[in-house]
Amino acid sequence: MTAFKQGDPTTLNRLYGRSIGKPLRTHQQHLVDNLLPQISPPAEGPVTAERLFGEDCPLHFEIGFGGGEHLVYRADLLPNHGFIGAEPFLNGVASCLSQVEEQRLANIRIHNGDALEVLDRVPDGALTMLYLLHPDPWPKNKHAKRRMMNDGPVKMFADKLKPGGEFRFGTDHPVYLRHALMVMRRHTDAFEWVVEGPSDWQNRPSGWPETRYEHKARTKFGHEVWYFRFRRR
Ligand SMILES: C[S@@+](CC[C@H](N)C(=O)[O-])C[C@H]1O[C@@H](n2cnc3c(N)ncnc32)[C@H](O)[C@@H]1O
Repeated sequence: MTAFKQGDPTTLNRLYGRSIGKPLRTHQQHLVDNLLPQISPPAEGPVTAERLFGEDCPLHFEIGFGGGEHLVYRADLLPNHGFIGAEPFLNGVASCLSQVEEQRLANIRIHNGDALEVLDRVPDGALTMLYLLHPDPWPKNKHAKRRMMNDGPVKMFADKLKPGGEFRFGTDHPVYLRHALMVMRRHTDAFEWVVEGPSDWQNRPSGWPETRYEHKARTKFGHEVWYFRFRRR
């Protein structure tokens, strides 16, 4: 994750965590070499629906999509919406590219790198939805500034979402949960927590599929998972 530095509106411009794992299979490498450049957002300038998809459409952004299960599910569900996913871990990107190819999804753009670099270039008020699912927890206090949920990024999330737009956040990590809610309490001027009672954060909302990461958290580690929806005021 990138870290927030006081006085820096976005990030330290530094990635933490791994960006490559085991070697890619031949076809995955082919997709990274050929499909990825075709569906990457432009390296410079504004990141708009018109530039990415050739027309105005509701824009969604997923930060750290892992293997892309959620991104692909959402894009398939909403074919007339445009989806941008950012993920620095190349093996995750390769897995997402395979799904994009198999399902012939024309409404996904993928950035292999830091989400905040691309999000920063999305015009203010342009996003309909923003997703942050199971961000790296950085559980030690001394690493708290590396967490994606910090005042700088959250301020940027607020800027990029349109009024009525939604920020979805999920975690299975109790330390991150407490930290995230503390941060969000500082941004109640921008975000309204869409909640009526505990079942709202204990049960997965419809249209929010389980990722492989989440499945493992539940079944292998016995973790609870918490779901949050925040509406941009
Ligand atoms: C615990 S995984 C969760 C993956 C996925 N969201 C899921 O729920 O399955 C956290 C992901 O965030 C990614 N990540 C870390 N820093 C990031 C950054 N600055 N921008 C985008 N993604 C980042 C990691 O590479 C990793 O894939």
